[in-house]
Formats: sequence, structure tokens, C-alpha cells
Amino acid sequence: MCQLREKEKTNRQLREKENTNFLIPVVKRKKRERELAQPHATFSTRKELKMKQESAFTIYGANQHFHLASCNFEMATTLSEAYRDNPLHLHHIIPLDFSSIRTLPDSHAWPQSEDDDDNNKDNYDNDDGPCIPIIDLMDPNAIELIGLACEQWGAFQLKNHGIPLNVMEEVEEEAKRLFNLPVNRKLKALRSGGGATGYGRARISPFFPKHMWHEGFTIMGSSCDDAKKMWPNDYARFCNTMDNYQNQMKMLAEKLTNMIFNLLGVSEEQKAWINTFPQLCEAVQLNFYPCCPEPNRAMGLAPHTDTSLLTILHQNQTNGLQIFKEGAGWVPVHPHPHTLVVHTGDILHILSNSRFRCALHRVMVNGLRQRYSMAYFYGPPMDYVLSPLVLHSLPLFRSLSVKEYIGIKAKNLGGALNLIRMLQN
Ligand SMILES: C=C1C[C@]23C[C@@]1(O)CC[C@H]2[C@@]12CCC[C@@](C)(C(=O)O1)[C@H]2[C@@H]3C(=O)O
Ligand SMILES: O=C(O)CCC(=O)C(=O)O
Ligand SMILES: [Fe+2]
Repeated sequence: MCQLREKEKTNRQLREKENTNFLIPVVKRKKRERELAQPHATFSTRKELKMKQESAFTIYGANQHFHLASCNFEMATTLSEAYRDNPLHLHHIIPLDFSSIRTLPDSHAWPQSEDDDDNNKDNYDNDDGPCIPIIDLMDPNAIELIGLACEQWGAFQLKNHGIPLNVMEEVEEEAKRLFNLPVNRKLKALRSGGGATGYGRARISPFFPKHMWHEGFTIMGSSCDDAKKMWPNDYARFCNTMDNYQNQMKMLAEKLTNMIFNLLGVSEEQKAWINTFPQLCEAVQLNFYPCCPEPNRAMGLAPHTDTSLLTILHQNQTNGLQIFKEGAGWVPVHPHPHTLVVHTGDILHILSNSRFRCALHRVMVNGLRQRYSMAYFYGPPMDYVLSPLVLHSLPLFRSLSVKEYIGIKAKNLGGALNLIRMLQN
């Protein structure tokens, strides 16, 4: 606590010394912030829009660390709290008991979509066609290659990432141990309606008319409370493994974010939150896709983009993940041993002013093999104000906090980015 107070003091001093925003009277500043925060703000002329955008830049862009520095550590909103305002019905939380199902129920039978031709649904593990780049982190050109992959795909596979093999093996083993529990045990850790952690369907479930062939388990911070509910006498193994995984993933996410921000030309001050903020937005999602009696008519995880800045994903050696690429359709991401998948999420798309894609992805299921994946989501703190970090042209998105964006996404899913867009790129 003392350390946090010290940090708050240092930040206040920094803010007082460096932030020219203090020269703008508070009332006037608040009024400008409110105007800019209008979700459907319309501008009668391009000139008016440009003026608004320039003033947005004065408030949020040039003085980004005002918002970082003014974030109160003790009061900072957590990711869990952001979801509390957007509760889900139990119907969208309780998964089916897949262990007792022999035929595909109508509730889980998805209509064939136009993009699902033979090449990308039925034969989703075929080897022809484009595939996302595999990048070696030890390659001297890794930064440039990552930049290209983010621009062209919004995803890449990463090898020589430095995560110890035993950490990946252990997390996979614990995920299997969890999802193989009898359903009544898993239900003890069921996510609550307004909750964010624990066992349940994917959060995106209410946006789709059919249910997914999927079970999930979400961790934010320590998983001990939820683990105790399932293993009252033997929860430590699970918690320690998850802590270890989170710590390792965080280090990798920080490294990648630094590399990407350097590539974008982001200043040291704008990068300051990466290593210093204790209230980062981070979460681990364990995903399980049981064997399915009719895999071609089911959907493991419906199409979505991740909200994060970056997502780092470990998949067991089982196909199923696909990324949508204009002109190519759904492209399979074949697992390679010791290789992680990295997705750039909505937050990086906004911060890069659309330079980097946030790839639409989905997961298909399998008739013979169970699929497990362990995703780590990384992003700036809840109070961080999102706006393009480096501007070579007008900002395409209005400024808003991470918390506000999560709220908009919780209500609009795929429409969220369009709702905050001010200009088409
Ligand atoms: C931090 C998070 C990202 C996530 C919502 C969550 O709070 C934890 C679960 C994540 C996940 C995993 C499956 C796909 C996804 C869209 C979902 O429904 O839950 C993502 C969320 C996201 O990226 O918004
Ligand atoms: O299971 C997978 O491969 C993808 C999971 C995913 O997209 C997610 O957790 O956001
Ligand atoms: Fe995802």
C-alpha cells in the first residue's frame, strides 16, 4: 500500500510538472471531454470534425500521461468490475453436459454460412492456400516481421518465445484436469450473472442464435477462490500453475508490446504503463471443445475479435482455429509444436489508428479429438484512455477509456469498433 501511495505521489508530481492540460480550466476540459465522448457525435462539416479531432488530440493524444498519471491506484477499476455492469442470464452461462450427448441437439446446430465452402469448414485442416506467418522471436528481423504480420493478418505464430516447455505442459494438463471433472463439480465454480471469473460459456454467447460446442473457465488474478470450490483439498496445484502461466505470459506480452510500440514510434512516456502499472487488464481463458458427433454442423467458438491489446494463445496439438482473411475466407491456423499464436486485439487496432488489424477468428470442432486452448489477454489498465498513439493522419476513433470500450463491446460485440469510429480509413 505504501509503495502504491509513493507511486501515486510521484505520478502527481510528474503530472504537475509536465501536464499542460492543467492549464485548461477543469470545467472547460470536462465539457470538451463530454462532447467528445458522445457515442454518435455527428459533425456537420469535415472542418468541424477536424477541429474536434484536433482538440481531442490536445486532450488525449499529446498529454496521454495525464490520464495514466491521474489513474488512482487504490480506486482503479478492475476488469471484473467492468463486467459487473453487463450481467448475463444463467442460460448464457451454464454449458451443456457434453459428456452425456450422443447426437447434436438443434440448439447447437449452426446453419451453413456463405463463407463455409468445402475448403474451409469441412476440410478445415487442408494445407493449401495462405497461412499466417510463423515468426522466430530470435530472428534479427523479428520486429519488422511482426509489424508486417499485424498489418496483413492481425495474427502470427511465434517460436523461440522463451516460455519454458514445462509451463506450457503443466497448464495444458491442469486445463484437462479441470474440464474432465464431472459436471456437478465444475458447476460449483460457475460464473455468476454479473461475474467475470469461473466456469461457463463464452461471454459472446448471447450474440448468437445457436449455442457453441465449448466450455470455458476464466481467470483474473488469482484463481484460488474458484479452484477451492472444485477441489476443496487440492486446489494449490491448479492455482500455482495458473499463476506461473500468467506471469510468464505477462513477460512475453510486455516484450511484444514494447517491440510493437517501438515500431509504431511510440514515445517512452506513452509506453510507461507497460512495466509500472499494477492494475493491467489481464485474464486467462481456458477453452475446451469436446469431441462432437456432427462437427460440420457445430461451432466451437463463434467469430469474434479479441478486446485485448494482444492475446497469446497456446493450443493443444489439435486443429480448429481459423482466421478470416479478405479474399481467402477462413484460413486454418495449424498448431506447431512449441509455437504460440498471437492475435492483435481491438485495443491495438485503436491505438495504431487502424494500421494493425484485429483479426476475426473462430474455432471449429472435431469428431475425434478434444481440443484445449489457453488464452492470455493483455491490455492497459481500465482507466487508460484509448486514442491513436501516433498520428500520421486524422484519428479514426474517438477517445474513450478501456472500461468504456469494454462496456460498449459487451452490448454490441462486432459493432463496437464502428460505434467509436469517427472516420472510415
Ligand atoms: C478479458 C477477457 C477477454 C474475453 C472476455 C474476458 O473478460 C475473459 C474472456 C475472454 C473471452 C474468451 C473467448 C472469446 C471472448 C470474445 C469471450 O467471449 O470471452 C473473449 C473476451 C474478449 O476478448 O472480449
Ligand atoms: O481456442 C482457440 O484456439 C481460440 C480461443 C479464442 O479465440 C479466445 O479465447 O479468444
Ligand atoms: Fe479469441
